[in-house]
Amino acid sequence: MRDEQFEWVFRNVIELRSEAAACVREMRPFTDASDLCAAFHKYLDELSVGGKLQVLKSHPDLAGRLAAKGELTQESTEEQRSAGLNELTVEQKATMDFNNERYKKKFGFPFIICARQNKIQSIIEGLRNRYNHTTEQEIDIGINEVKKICTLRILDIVMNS
Ligand SMILES: NC(=O)N[C@H]1NC(=O)NC1=O
Repeated sequence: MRDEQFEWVFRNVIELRSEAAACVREMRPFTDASDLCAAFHKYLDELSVGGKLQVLKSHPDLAGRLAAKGELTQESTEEQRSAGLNELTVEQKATMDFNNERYKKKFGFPFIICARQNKIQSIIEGLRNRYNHTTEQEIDIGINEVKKICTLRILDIVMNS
């Protein structure tokens, strides 16, 4: 791939962080998809704490305001749908709203979980339980979830091309 093509194709494998693809581009060549995923993971691992916070803050809430307005990225829309977050009961939606806000108020970034590997109940449980962690723990766990989301987005691109 040409440089611009690589950057375009992988621009959103980390939500709204197109500069990740520009940086990973420099690590070419890759032997296979798993090597490519490892390069994006390395990019995430090598970010400063401030950089990691920016990555976490780029993610939309699960079942949040952007979702309600239909303003999520296409990737996030599909991920949230796959977990059933577009079909919450009124009670589940209220639980999500309350816990998302409580989490953001404590940590200063949104609760992040790989929606495609979860269902409504495990997301709500995660939201409740992870609230008790320290900020350092949640930065680590959040970045680890971003890696899972990133891997699945890369595999979608590679499988469909
Ligand atoms: N908040 C949050 O976890 N958002 C992300 N999770 C996911 O699977 N896709 C997202 O946009």
